[in-house]
Amino acid sequence: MNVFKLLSRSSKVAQSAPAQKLPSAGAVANPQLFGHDEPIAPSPETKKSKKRKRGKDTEEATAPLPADLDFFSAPSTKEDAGPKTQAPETKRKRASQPQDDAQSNGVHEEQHDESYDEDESKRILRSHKLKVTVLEDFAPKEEEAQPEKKKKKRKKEKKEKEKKKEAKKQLFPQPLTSFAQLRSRYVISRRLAENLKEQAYTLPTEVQLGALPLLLKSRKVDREGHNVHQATADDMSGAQYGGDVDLLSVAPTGSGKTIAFLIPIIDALLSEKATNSEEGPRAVIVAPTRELASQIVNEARKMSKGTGLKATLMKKGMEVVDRPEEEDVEDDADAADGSEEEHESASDSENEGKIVPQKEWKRKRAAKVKAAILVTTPAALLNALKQNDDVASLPSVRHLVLDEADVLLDPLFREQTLSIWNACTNPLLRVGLWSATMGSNVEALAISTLNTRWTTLSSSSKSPLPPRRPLIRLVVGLKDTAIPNISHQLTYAATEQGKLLGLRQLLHPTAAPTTSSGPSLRPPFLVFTQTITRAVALHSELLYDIPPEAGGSSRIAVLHADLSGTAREAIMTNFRRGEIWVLITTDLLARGVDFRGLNGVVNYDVPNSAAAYVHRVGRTGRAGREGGVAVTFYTQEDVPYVKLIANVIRASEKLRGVDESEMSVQQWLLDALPDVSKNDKQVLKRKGVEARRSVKSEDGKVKGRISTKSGYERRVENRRKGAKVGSRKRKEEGRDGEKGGEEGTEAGESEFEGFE
Ligand SMILES: Nc1ncnc2c1ncn2[C@@H]1O[C@H](COP(=O)(O)OP(=O)(O)OP(=O)(O)O)[C@@H](O)[C@H]1O
Repeated sequence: MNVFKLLSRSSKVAQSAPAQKLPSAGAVANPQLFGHDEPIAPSPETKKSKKRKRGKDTEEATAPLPADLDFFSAPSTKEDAGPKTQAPETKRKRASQPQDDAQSNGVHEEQHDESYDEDESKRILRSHKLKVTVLEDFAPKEEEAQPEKKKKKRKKEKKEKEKKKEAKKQLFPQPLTSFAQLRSRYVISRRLAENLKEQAYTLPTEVQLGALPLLLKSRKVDREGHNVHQATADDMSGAQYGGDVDLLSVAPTGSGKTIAFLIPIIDALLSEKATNSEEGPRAVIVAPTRELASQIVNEARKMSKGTGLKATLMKKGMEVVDRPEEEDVEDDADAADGSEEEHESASDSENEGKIVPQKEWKRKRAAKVKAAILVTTPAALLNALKQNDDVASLPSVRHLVLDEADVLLDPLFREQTLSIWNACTNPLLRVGLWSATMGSNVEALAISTLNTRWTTLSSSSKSPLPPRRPLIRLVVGLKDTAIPNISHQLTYAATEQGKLLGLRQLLHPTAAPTTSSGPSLRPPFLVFTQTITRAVALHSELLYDIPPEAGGSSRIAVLHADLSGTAREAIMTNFRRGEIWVLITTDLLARGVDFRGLNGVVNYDVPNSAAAYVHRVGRTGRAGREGGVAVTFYTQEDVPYVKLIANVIRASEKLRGVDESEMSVQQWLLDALPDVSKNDKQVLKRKGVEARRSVKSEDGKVKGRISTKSGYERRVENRRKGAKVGSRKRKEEGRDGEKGGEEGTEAGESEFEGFE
C-alpha cells in the first residue's frame, strides 16, 4: 500500500487520476432519475388555469409573493445556495437547470400552483417513469373444479379481462412538480413546509412527485370556499379519494421515500391536532433494523420540528399500552417522550427478528409513550405489546408504514409484522408499504391481510364501518432494478484468495482503473459479506492494511448484529463523519440506511438474491448522485447464481442508456452463465452460497474461512509443523516414524488454521 498516495487524495494524484465524479463530492442539483430532458412545467396550451402565462410582462410574475407561497425564495444556508450556483456538469443538469432555478426560487406563483390537465399529467408521469394503479381485486377467487379444457379457456379469458381492467384502473395523479405546491395545492402546515425548506431540496424526486398527490388531500379553495380541485367519482387523478388510500409504493433506492411517507403523516397529525397522544401513538413506522429505524426518527424529528409533534424510537423498557398488572412503574417521562437517553434495544440480539420472552425481559417500566410518531423494529414493538400469550391492540394508530415492506413481510419478520398490523385495530387505519423491491407475493399478502383484517373488524364492530379505502400501487422506474446512476463491475476472482487480492487493490484509493470496465473505487465504501463470521474475519485480515500514518486500523471497522447497540451507533457515527473509510458489514446495512457521501459498495460475497443486490448497491448514488461504483466479486462457487446479478446489472445499464458494447456484463457472458432454478433461488435466499456458510463439515473443519493463504498452503504449513512436532516426539519417546507422522498431523491440524 502506498501511504502517500493514500494520504494525498486531493492534490497530485487528482491531476494524474482520470476525472471521476464522486457521490461524496458536493450536493446534487437534480435528485430525479428519469425524465430530465422533459420540460416539467406544462405548456401554455395544456394548462387549465387562466393565470398560466409566464413572463416578465405579467403583473403576477413580478409581484412579490405572499410569504407562505414564497417557498424557496431566500436560501438561508450555504447549502441552500449550493446546487443553484453549481456549474452544470451534465447534459441532464443543463437541461433541467433553468427550471430548477425557477422552481426552487419560487419566482412564479402560478408555476407552483399548476393544475395539469389529464394529458399533461400523463406526459409528466410517463416521462418520470411513474405508473399508478388501483388494486381493487382484493379477494382472489377460488377456481371451481371443472374439466381441464374449460379451465384453460376460463383462465385465458380471466387473464385478458384482468389486463383490460388493469389498463382501466390506471390513475394519473396531478404530479407534484415543485415543493411549493405542497402549500399552494394541499395547504400543508406552514411549519412543515418551512422544515422541508430547511433541507434545501430543489425538486421533488419521482416518488415524491407521484406519492404525495395520492396521499394528500387537495385543500385549495377559491374565494367562495369551494375546493378548486373538485373531483368526480371516476376522476383519473385519484383526487376523489381525498388522500384516504392505502399505498404500496415501489421506488428506487435513495429516491426519498422517507419524506414521501413522513410529510402526509405529519400533515394529517397536525390537522387532526394529534400532537400529543395520551391514548398511544398515532403513527407507527416499522423498519427491519435499528439503524434504519433510528435514521427515520431523525428525519421525522427534522420534519416535525417546532410543530409540537414528537417522534420517538421504540426502545426496550418503553410502554405503548396500559398493562393490567403494573410492575414497578417508573415515571420516565424522557424515555416516553423519546429523548436521546440510551436504552438497549430489544432488537440488538443476534437476529433483529428475535423476540425476547416476557419472563426473561427484566422490565424497567416507563410511562406510556406520549409521542405521536413511533418508529420501531418489529421485535421492539411486539415485545412491548405482548401480554402473556396475547398481543395488546393499538387502536390509537391511524397511520402504519412498513418501510422495506418486502423484507418485513418475508418469513423472517412476517409473523411479527402481521401481528403489529393486526394489532392496529382502528378502522380508519391507513397503511403504506414502501420498498425499492416488491415481489408479487408481497402484493398478494398485503391484499389478503387487508381483507382478513376488514372481515374481523366488521364482525367485531357494533357500528357500521367507514367505506373501505382502495389499495393503490405506485411504481417508479423498472420494478426491482438497480438505480441507473451508478457503475457496476462484476469481477471474476476465481477463489477466495482472489477476492482478497481484489479487495486489497481497491483499498488503494488512487489506483488507476484496474479494468476498462469502469472507474476506480475510492473510500468511503461499504464491504458486504455473507455472514457475521466472515465480516469479522475479513476485518481482522484487513485491519493493518491501512498504515498508521493514514489512520491505521481505526479507518476500517466492522458492523454487525452481534455488536451492542452502543457500539453499532458509534460505528455508524464515525463512518458518517468520515473517520472510518471502509466499513465491513453484513446485510444488516443493506437496506434503507442513507450514507449521502458513500462512493461505493463492494459485494465481497455475492448477495443472496437480485433484490439484495439492488438494495446493497443502492447505498451509493443516493438522491440522483452520480459516480457511485458497485463492485461484485464472484468465485467458482458463485457461478451457478451469478446470472441473477448479471441480469440486474444489464437492466440498470439499459435504463441508463449504456451502449451494448460498453456494458459491464457482455451478452456472451450472460449467455454463458447458467440459468438459476426457482429452487436454487430459494435456497440461496435462505442460506446463502453453501461454501461460505459458517458451518462445520463432517471432517470438523470450518467452511467459509477468509485468509490470504490458500487451503493448499495451509495444508503444507500444517504438515510441516506436524512433521516437526512428530520428529520431536519421536526423539523423546523413541517411537517409530510412521506413528509420529500421524500424531504430527493431528497436532498440526489443531494449530491455527486461519480465520473462520
Ligand atoms: N427532493 C429531494 N431532493 C434531494 N434530496 C432528497 C430529496 N428527498 C430526499 N432526499 C435525500 O435523499 C436521500 C435518500 O432518501 P431516503 O433515505 O428517503 O431514500 P429511500 O428511497 O428511502 O432509499 P432506500 O430505498 O435505500 O431506503 C436522503 O439523504 C434524503 O435526504
